[in-house]
Amino acid sequence: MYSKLQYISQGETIEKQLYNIHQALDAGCNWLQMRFKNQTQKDAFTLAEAVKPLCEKYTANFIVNDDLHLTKEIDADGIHLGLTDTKIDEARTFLGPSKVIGGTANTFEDIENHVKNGCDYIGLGPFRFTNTKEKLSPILGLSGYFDILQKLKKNKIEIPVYAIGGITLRDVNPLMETGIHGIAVSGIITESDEKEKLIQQLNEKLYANIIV
Ligand SMILES: Cc1ncc(COP(=O)(O)OP(=O)(O)O)c(N)n1
Ligand SMILES: Cc1nc(C(=O)O)sc1CCOP(=O)(O)O
Ligand SMILES: [Mg+2]
Repeated sequence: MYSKLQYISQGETIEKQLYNIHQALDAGCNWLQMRFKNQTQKDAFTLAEAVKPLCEKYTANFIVNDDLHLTKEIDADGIHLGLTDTKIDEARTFLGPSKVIGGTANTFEDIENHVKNGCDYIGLGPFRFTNTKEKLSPILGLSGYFDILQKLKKNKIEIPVYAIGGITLRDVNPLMETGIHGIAVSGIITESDEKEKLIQQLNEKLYANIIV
């Protein structure tokens, strides 16, 4: 089963990305989505080539945002695709059954479609406004998650759902109570001066009800 915490990388240069990724891995993140927007293919490849062995060293899962060809070329563990990116079923055909494919959703119907098309996990958001992403879908808030997760249960649709968008430590408990599997975060980890402590606190809350 996937970790309950996914870190989505930030940084406008290869150096800043690498620094942020290294810090997050060092502080205990074991699932990374490399999100390097509006870059040349060459720079994205250069970054991915450096991130892959780093993730191997930290035994972290490494998925790529948006770029299907880069995912295959670099042999990453998978990809995250949005509602206007490559379709999930096309990505599945291209990448094969062993790669992890995540899909963005904002509604119950988005999730239904993703499941039909062979998606492995859902990034459901935004929870609240965030500056990290432009052109946000309608904000869901806690009630949005509650309604969608109830509908999934009623329709016996089982897929790990990750909340995303402006999430802070204090949001984790109420979000987990809606039935989500975990969270995907960017800003709180990138900006934290105490990353190890924060990640530990996030994981304590995310895994609080798991009996080992
Ligand atoms: C886990 C997760 N959920 C949602 C997104 C957003 O994907 P997308 O809508 O394609 O937006 P960009 O991230 O590509 O700007 C995500 N990346 N990860
Ligand atoms: C990449 C992304 N996708 C979103 C969506 O709603 O689909 S919100 C978002 C940004 C997540 O970063 P932060 O934790 O800094 O808000
Ligand atoms: Mg995308």
